[in-house]
Amino acid sequence: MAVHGTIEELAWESAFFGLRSAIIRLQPTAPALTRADFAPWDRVQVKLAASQTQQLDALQQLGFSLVEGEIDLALQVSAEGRDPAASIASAEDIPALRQMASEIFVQSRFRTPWYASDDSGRFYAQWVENAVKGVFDHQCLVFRAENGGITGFVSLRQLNEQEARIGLLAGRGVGEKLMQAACQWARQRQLTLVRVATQLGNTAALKRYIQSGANVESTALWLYR
Ligand SMILES: CC(=O)SCCNC(=O)CCNC(=O)[C@H](O)C(C)(C)COP(=O)(O)OP(=O)(O)OC[C@H]1O[C@@H](n2cnc3c(N)ncnc32)[C@H](O)[C@@H]1OP(=O)(O)O
Ligand SMILES: Cc1cn([C@H]2C[C@H](O)[C@@H](COP(=O)(O)OP(=O)(O)O[C@H]3O[C@H](C)[C@H](N)[C@H](O)[C@H]3O)O2)c(=O)[nH]c1=O
Repeated sequence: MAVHGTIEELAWESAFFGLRSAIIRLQPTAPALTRADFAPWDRVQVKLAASQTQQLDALQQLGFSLVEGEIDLALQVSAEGRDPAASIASAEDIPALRQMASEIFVQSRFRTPWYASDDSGRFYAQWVENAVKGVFDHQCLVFRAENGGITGFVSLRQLNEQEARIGLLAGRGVGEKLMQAACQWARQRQLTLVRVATQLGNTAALKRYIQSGANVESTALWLYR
């Protein structure tokens, strides 16, 4: 079986990781891809529906390796719900948020040997900093301990007039409040659905999302070459 698709540069990743990076957009009507198409790139990624097992075999024959699994979930936002009174993170929170984000996301597709050992931590630190600044994600909400230290954070992006997506969410023991805060953020914007994704192996996050009312929408595999 052939792999049909187009190759698109990932400009942000290329600059951030210092690797010429591209992604295959699978498309049955596009030409069949060959090894020569991948040669100009340091890293070629593809995200495949987990059910596409024949494409999985074909990609492996083209030299791709399975890197990570991902689960996408969605949560309906009720018209009324608990407001856990999260705070909006400000610029002064960035150093603490960067530190927390660089350490807490232990599962990542930006892992060795595909990326340098500090790339994953650096990536999530940049993601949360950007969220505080309203870049990529639109806002970052935090909970604080009595001493002012951050106990948890969640970054959010409005996708369209109905939906929001959680970017990053972290805080051991604070998961329920973080999900309530995400729903409240969506509710305040009259949004009705919150989307969230996590790694296949992240059982603590999966349990949290499902206990908070989310349902599985799709499953996918990341392969790299
Ligand atoms: C959209 C995304 O960002 S997906 C990534 C989600 N975030 C992370 O993975 C960051 C690390 N994890 C966390 O911050 C939190 O565990 C959350 C937000 C996922 C869930 O929070 P909560 O629902 O409050 O659950 P809690 O943190 O208590 O974890 C549940 C159990 O899993 C365990 N656990 C959580 N993460 C890990 C981990 N990385 N390794 C081992 N055990 C873990 C906890 O110790 C806890 O065990 P216990 O019940 O025996 O005490
Ligand atoms: C910060 C930032 C990022 N980007 C780009 C870089 C990547 O191409 C994408 C983000 O990719 P994504 O597949 O979402 O990355 P992860 O696999 O790490 O994310 C999953 O796991 C996380 C822990 C988290 N749960 C997340 O929600 C999941 O999707 O965006 C960019 O263009 N600009 C930026 O500022």
